[in-house]
Amino acid sequence: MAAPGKLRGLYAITDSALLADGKLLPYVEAALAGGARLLQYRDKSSDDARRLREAEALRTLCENYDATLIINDDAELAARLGVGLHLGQEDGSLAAARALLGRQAIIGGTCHAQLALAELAASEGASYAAFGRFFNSMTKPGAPAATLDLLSAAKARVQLPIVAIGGIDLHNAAPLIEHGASMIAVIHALFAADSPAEVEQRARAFSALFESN
Ligand SMILES: Cc1ncc(COP(=O)(O)OP(=O)(O)O)c(N)n1
Ligand SMILES: Cc1nc(C(=O)O)sc1CCOP(=O)(O)O
Ligand SMILES: [Mg+2]
Repeated sequence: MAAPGKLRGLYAITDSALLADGKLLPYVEAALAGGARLLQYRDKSSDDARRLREAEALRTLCENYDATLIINDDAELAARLGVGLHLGQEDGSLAAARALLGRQAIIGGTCHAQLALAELAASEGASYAAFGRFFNSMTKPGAPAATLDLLSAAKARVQLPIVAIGGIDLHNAAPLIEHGASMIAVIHALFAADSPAEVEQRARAFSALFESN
């Protein structure tokens, strides 16, 4: 099981378009320097060699900052690297992933806006439940919408740390934490930046929201 404290704070997620042209490693390092606790490698391409290379480099960066690497969608890659995994509803079984990756791995599940999915995820061995999208998302505009009330209900009913995702930025994040999110997962408002310094500044500001809540 994940150590307490690992599953609280900023959860940075990579984006192949925003982090093209050599930006992946410097921008991710800036997010980690700014306090991101989890980093998800989200790359939808089928270039397995590049995906392995990039994921290995991200694992090293995460180790340097005592953060946790999570692979999106790909249980085999997560097993090969000995890191965590995030699975959506169409991405395979959480229970099978738990059996493959072992007790210590952080494994998250997408629960959209449905408490029942989070209860199922908990029963299948997930480490966290992700709800979203909370706001209009540049990255995934079609995702089903979730509300603050859902977060409060999840906090009361679901025995897992809660991740909030979808259109989160520095202006709208605080209420999500106040309503029970222990992590906020961010792509665009973190990585659509002009420089690593800007990413680090944003990551620090997101991380600071957890100190006052
Ligand atoms: C933390 C977190 N929450 C939700 C998702 C979305 O997962 P999924 O529904 O499988 O969609 P894709 O990201 O695979 O397009 C996520 N990746 N991370
Ligand atoms: C990958 C993803 N999943 C979502 C869901 O609701 O399940 S929203 C989303 C995109 C998150 O990126 P941004 O911070 O740019 O909105
Ligand atoms: Mg998925």
